[in-house]
Order: sequence, then structure tokens, then C-alpha cells
Amino acid sequence: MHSIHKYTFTLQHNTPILNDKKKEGLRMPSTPSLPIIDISPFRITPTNSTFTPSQIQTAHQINSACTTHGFFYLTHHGIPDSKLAQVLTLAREFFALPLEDKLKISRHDAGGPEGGDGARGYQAIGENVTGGRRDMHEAVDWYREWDDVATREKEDKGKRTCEPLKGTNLWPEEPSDLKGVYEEYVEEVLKVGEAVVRAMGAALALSVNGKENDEAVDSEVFVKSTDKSFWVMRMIGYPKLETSSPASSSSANSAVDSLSDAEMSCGEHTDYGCVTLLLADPTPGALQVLHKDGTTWLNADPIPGAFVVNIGDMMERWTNGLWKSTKHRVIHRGDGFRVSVPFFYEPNFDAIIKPLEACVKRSGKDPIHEGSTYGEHLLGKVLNNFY
Ligand SMILES: N=C(N)NCCCC[C@H](N)C(=O)O
Ligand SMILES: O=C(O)CCC(=O)C(=O)O
Ligand SMILES: [Fe+2]
Repeated sequence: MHSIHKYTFTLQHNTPILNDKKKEGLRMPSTPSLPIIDISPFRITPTNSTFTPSQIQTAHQINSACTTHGFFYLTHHGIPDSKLAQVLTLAREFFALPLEDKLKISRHDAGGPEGGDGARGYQAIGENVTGGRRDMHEAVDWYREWDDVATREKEDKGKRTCEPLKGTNLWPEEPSDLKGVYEEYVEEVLKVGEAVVRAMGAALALSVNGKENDEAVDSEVFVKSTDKSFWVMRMIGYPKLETSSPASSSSANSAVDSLSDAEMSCGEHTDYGCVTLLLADPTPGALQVLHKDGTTWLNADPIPGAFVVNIGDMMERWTNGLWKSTKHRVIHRGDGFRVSVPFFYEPNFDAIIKPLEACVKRSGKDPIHEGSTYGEHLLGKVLNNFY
């Protein structure tokens, strides 16, 4: 297949980024790249509880990817390339509009029934914060409509306020076809998310069950907890960072880590929920993934037609750390304006997430969390996300 050849070519250029300034110019020995996983065996809802050989193969690949990197490429997901291209083109067209037009869907007009600041809507450059520092990107966030959240009556018992997540999604008038295309995209990508968490359930069951555990993992556990996924879709625009530092070279290998005040397109973070399905334009070197060694950053350059997938905090909690929500960041010093559209396939807002008993045993560690709802975790994050 000609496409395989293309993938191999791309991955050979997935070289580690050096952190130590003194090593600048040297090349590290090649570090394993992110794996490529074909999800097609899990796109069909199972009719019985046994896995096919191709499902078992995919499940093993997922277990290995989630154990080592927490990141992988996903192919054969069923969304046509033309649709992916259209989503990115519309994002680019939106961000090219004058600021005053983009502010027509500002998040400052979106919060809850009373209006005011919310998490839904447009966020201008410098408004997003990661790790206490401003990010150099602009974005629009859409969430599952709040009216769909099943058991929200538990809210506001003096402990939390869901206000920032209430309100309705804000859609731009221009480009005029953005809303229709994106709403259709949400439907399609939700199915991909479901296939991925079904495969992850299988992966966990196959790797954990039958290994001196009293309890087994229910391979459908993630599907059940995401059947009303409180998803988030972000449309992000990244201007090229100014290369103000002398250490910065033309490549992504600049010793940016030694410059504690270096500008970030998006500072290092983990994602919050289950599974992130990232669609990004072809700009190389921008998205960087922290290697297991804790110091080396790997480029997660896009592969045409594939999603970059990573697991979030709730997966780490469920598996009691067997799988890690890996840190990543964006430093865009490449050419042009970069756009990406991550889709966060998350648990239901009120799903209680605690370490699975079988995973606790398998990990040989105490439970890493006592359990709480995904909504609580999300609110704790969202409230610190804006300047
Ligand atoms: N749902 C997710 N992952 N949204 C994007 C998170 C980007 C990092 C965020 N500013 C933070 O500080 O966590
Ligand atoms: O734009 C990207 O490549 C990744 C963005 C990201 O990590 C996020 O929004 O959580
Ligand atoms: Fe992220």
C-alpha cells in the first residue's frame, strides 16, 4: 500500500527535541515514534462478547500505546479526508476574520442563563492560561449542550458552580457553512470516540483479566460511562511565535526548556477526560509530547488522514496509573498560521470515575484517587483556564 510508505517517511522525521542547550546540534539516538493504530475492527458494535482476531490485535496495540506513550495515531476511522480538510479550512477562514467579528461570539457573553463569562465561545489571543501563564493562541470552544446533562440537579450544593458550562453554544455567522459542517462533524467524531473507548475497554480486559485478579474489567465500562459524553470541541488558531531568544534556531530543536519565560503556544498540560481526537493542519514540530523518560519531547507531527489520539486524566484514574495521561504542549515557530481542532471525547458529566478494582490490583499500588465525577474534575480545570 502506497500510504504505508508515506507514513514511514513521516515517522522517520519524528526526532526527539533536545532539552539541554549544550546538546544543541547533536542528535539523540532514534527514539521509538508514536504507534499507528487501525481502529476499523472496533467500528462495528459487537453482537456477542467474544473478540475477533483483528479486534484482539488492535486491542493489544492500544494497550501497548497507552502504557508507553499515552499517544498514538488513529487510522481507518471512517471520516473522509475531504471532511477533515473542510473542518480545517473553515477554522482558518474564521480566524482570518477581523477581531470585532470574532468577538461577536465571545465567551464573555455566554455564561449561563444570567449571561456573563462562560467557557463556551471565542477566546482571544492571550486569554487562555496554562500553568498560570498566557498561551499564544485564540480558540472557540463548544460543549455538549447543557440541557442534555442528565443529573445536573446535584449542582450548586455550596460546593461547586456549573455556571461557566451553562448557556448555549455560540456559532459564528461567518463562514456561513461552519455551523452545519461542525455539527455534522461532532456526530461523526463521537462515533470514532466510542469505537476508541470500546477498543480501550477490550485492551484493558485482555491485559488485566486472568492475571491473579479476583475481579475482571468489564470491557464495556468506558462505553457505558460515555454514552452521554460531555464532549468538548476546540477550534484553535496559533500565530507563529516571535523568535525573540538567541537560543532559538530555525528548527524545533531550540533549547526552549532552558528559557523559563519562553513563549508557549499552549503550555504543557494533560487532557482532562478519556480520549482526545486531534485534527491538525500539516505544520510540523508544533505539537510535542513528553517522552516516558520525563525529559525528552517528541514531535507528534500530523499524518494525513489520521487523528493524533491521547488519553486524558480520567483514563489514568480508571486504570490506576497503568495508562498515563501524558503531558504535551504546543510551540509553533514554523511557517504560517497553524490551526487545529481537538475533539475531547469525555465521560458523562455526572459519571463517577474511580480506579477499577482489577487495575488497582494489577498496578500493585494504592488507589490513586477516591473517586469523583468527571464534571467536578472539569470544573476545577475550566475555572483556571482564563486570564
Ligand atoms: N479539555 C482540554 N484539554 N482543553 C485544552 C487544555 C489546554 C490547557 C489548559 N489551558 C489547561 O491549563 O489545562
Ligand atoms: O493544537 C494542538 O496540537 C494540541 C492542543 C491541545 O493539546 C489541547 O487543546 O488540549
Ligand atoms: Fe491537550
